[in-house]
Amino acid sequence: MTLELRDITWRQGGCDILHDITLPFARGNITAIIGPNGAGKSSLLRIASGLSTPTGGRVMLDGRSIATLPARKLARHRAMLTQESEAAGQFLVRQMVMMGAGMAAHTLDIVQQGLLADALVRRVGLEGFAKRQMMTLSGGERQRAHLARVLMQLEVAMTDGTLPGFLLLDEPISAQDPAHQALVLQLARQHARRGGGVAIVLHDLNWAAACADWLVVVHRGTIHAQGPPETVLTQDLACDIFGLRHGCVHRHEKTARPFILPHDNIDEETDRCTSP
Ligand SMILES: Nc1ncnc2c1ncn2[C@@H]1O[C@H](COP(=O)(O)OP(=O)(O)OP(=O)(O)O)[C@@H](O)[C@H]1O
Repeated sequence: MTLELRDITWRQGGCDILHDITLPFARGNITAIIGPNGAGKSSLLRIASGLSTPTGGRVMLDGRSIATLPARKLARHRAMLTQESEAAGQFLVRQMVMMGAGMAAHTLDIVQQGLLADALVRRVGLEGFAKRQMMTLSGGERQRAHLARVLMQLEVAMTDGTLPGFLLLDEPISAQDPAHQALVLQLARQHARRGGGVAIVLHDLNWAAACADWLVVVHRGTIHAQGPPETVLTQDLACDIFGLRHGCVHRHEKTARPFILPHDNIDEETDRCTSP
């Protein structure tokens, strides 16, 4: 029961943006994808979701190529939160969330959809915002409204007994304060506990190590390392791949998960104006 990238390459503008990517996402797990700017994380997620078509290789959903699935059927089994979700400013939050239901084939009537949308608006911490126009929300509120829309897409499919699908989240906490970062990751964990799969692109290495069952490092278009966070997030990785020359990897005293305290001196003259 997986969503799996098999031997993926993706070529654009004469360059291999992704190459040699074989990666299964398991149901019940959170896979966190980390890597420097431009490494290929979003491209990988877009290919996993079917939003981009690979140049080589296949994406398989429970053993079947997603290229053979009709859009509304595929939408029952995977939903993606992109970084650049449109503002759709004139819509109310509730309308925006209900649009998620329109993506996937389902049997709910409009009243049932409304009840589900209201519940999701509350789950993402937007109680009281249902009748606000999207354009009036703050960046973090808007990001969570889009998260509710994406959750709605999978929830409507689950109402007829379909297994929870794959939730693909591209930097879903980039606009969130610390408490809402935790909320978003808790929602991801809840989805995994119910049996869904989660793949999540994160820049925050500490949240990635804290939330992931499986950590994948993408570097220069390919998978540099993968495994449990304890084995992947090392001092060498922090230095060699992320350029944190003076960062220090510690272990959380309760969870034993690794975390990094970056100690680079920002007053220091640097020759690192670009990604390492
Ligand atoms: N359609 C495209 N045409 C040409 N190049 C592209 C295209 N899409 C992405 N790229 C390039 O592919 C590389 C990987 O992009 P991608 O968005 O996947 O990186 P990322 O790891 O998600 O980066 P970031 O952390 O900055 O969001 C980048 O160098 C980007 O400029």
